[in-house]
Amino acid sequence: MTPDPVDPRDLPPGEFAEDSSPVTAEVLPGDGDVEAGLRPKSLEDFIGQPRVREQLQLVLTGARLRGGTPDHILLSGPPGLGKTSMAMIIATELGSSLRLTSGPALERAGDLAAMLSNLVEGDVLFIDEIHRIARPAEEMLYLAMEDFRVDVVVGKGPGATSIPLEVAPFTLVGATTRSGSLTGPLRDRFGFTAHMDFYEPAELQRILARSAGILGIDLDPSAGEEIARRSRGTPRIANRLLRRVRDYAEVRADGVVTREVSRAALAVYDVDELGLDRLDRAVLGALVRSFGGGPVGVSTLAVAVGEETSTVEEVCEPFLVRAGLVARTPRGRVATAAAWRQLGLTAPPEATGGIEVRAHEPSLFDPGELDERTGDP
Ligand SMILES: Nc1ncnc2c1ncn2[C@@H]1O[C@H](COP(=O)(O)OP(=O)(O)OP(=O)(O)O)[C@@H](O)[C@H]1O
Ligand SMILES: [Mg+2]
Repeated sequence: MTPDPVDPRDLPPGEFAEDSSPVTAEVLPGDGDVEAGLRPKSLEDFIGQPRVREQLQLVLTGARLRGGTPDHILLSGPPGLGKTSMAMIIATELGSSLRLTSGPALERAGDLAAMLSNLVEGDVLFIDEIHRIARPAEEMLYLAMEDFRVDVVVGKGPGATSIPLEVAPFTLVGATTRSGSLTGPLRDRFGFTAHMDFYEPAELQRILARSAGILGIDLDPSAGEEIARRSRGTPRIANRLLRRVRDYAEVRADGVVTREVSRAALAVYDVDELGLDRLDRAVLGALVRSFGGGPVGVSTLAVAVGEETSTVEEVCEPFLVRAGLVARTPRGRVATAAAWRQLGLTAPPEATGGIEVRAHEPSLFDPGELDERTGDP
C-alpha cells in the first residue's frame, strides 16, 4: 500500500489528543493524527445523527441554563460512528475539560479512585468501552455517579478501613459498542443514552466532502457518492476509503478523485458494491456455505471465520443485519434471501431465508445465545 503522503503535522491538531490523563494513549489505539484532524469539533460541525444531536443539545443547554453539570451520558453504537468525537464535543460545548480513560484501563478500583479524585468541578470524565470495566471499579463508579463520593478501602483483612472521599460534581460520558452487556445498575445511573446509528449515504457524502476539504483532496461529488455508498454506513470507514482512493488518484491518475478513479481504487482494495469488507464476506460465506444459511450461534460462526465472538457480534453483525443480509432469530443467525443472492447463490427451499427457522442441530447452537437475546446478564 502506498504510504499516506499527508504529514499529520500539517493537519489541525486533535484538540484533545495530548490532553489530560496519563491513560490517554490507551483510549485511542491507532487513532492517528489524521483521524483526529478529521473529527468534528462542535455539535454544529457534526454531520448526521440528527436525533442524537437534538437530544444532546437539549441536555447540554438545560444544564447550562441551570448552571449545573448535566446528567451522565451514555453513547452506544457500533465502532466508528462518532462516539469518541461526540464525547469530545460534549466537553467543548460545556466549556469543560475532558478526562479520558477506558474500561480496560480501570482494572482496579484504585485506578478509578485516582482518576475521580483529580476531577475538578464540571469536568467531563470519558470512559471508553465502559462495558469492559472491572467489577470493583464499577461498584465504586455507582457511588461516584450518584453521590459524588467514593469509599477508598485502606489496608487488608480485619484492620482495613474505608475512607470516604468527596468527588467534585462531574459528568460521566460512557461509550460502548454493546450497551446490552452493561449491568443494570450501571445503565440506570445514566440520565441520557444516545443511540448512534449507521449513517445514510447522503450524510456520509457530506462527511467526505468535509474531510476532502480538510485534507486538500480534489473530490468529485459523484466520487463522493460512490465512496459514501460503500462505506458501511460508517464515517471512519468513509474517511479511510477516501485516503486510499486519494493514494490511487495520485499514483495512477492525475490526483483528481473522479467516479472512475474511485471505482478502480475500491476494486483494488476489495471493497464491494455494498461496502462489505473481508470479514463481513467471510461471515456471510460461512453462514451460507458451511451452515446452510443457519440458524447458527454467533460463537460457532466466529470460530468458523477465526475471529473473536465479540468482533463478529459488535463489528460485523450490526451492519449485516442493517443491510438486510442477516437476521437474528431466537435460535441463532440466519442468512436472508438477499445474502444468498449477494454471494451469487440461490437459497435452497429448505433454507430459512428469514424468520422461519428449521430445526437445528444442538451442537451448532451457542448456549450463550438465549441470554444475549433476552438481554439478561
Ligand atoms: N458525524 C461525523 N462527522 C464527521 N466525521 C465523523 C463523524 N463521526 C465520526 N467521524 C469520523 O470518524 C472517525 C471515527 O469517529 P470516532 O472515533 O468518534 O468513533 P467511535 O464511535 O468512537 O468509534 P470506536 O467505537 O471505534 O471508538 C473520526 O475520527 C472522525 O473523523
Ligand atoms: Mg471511540
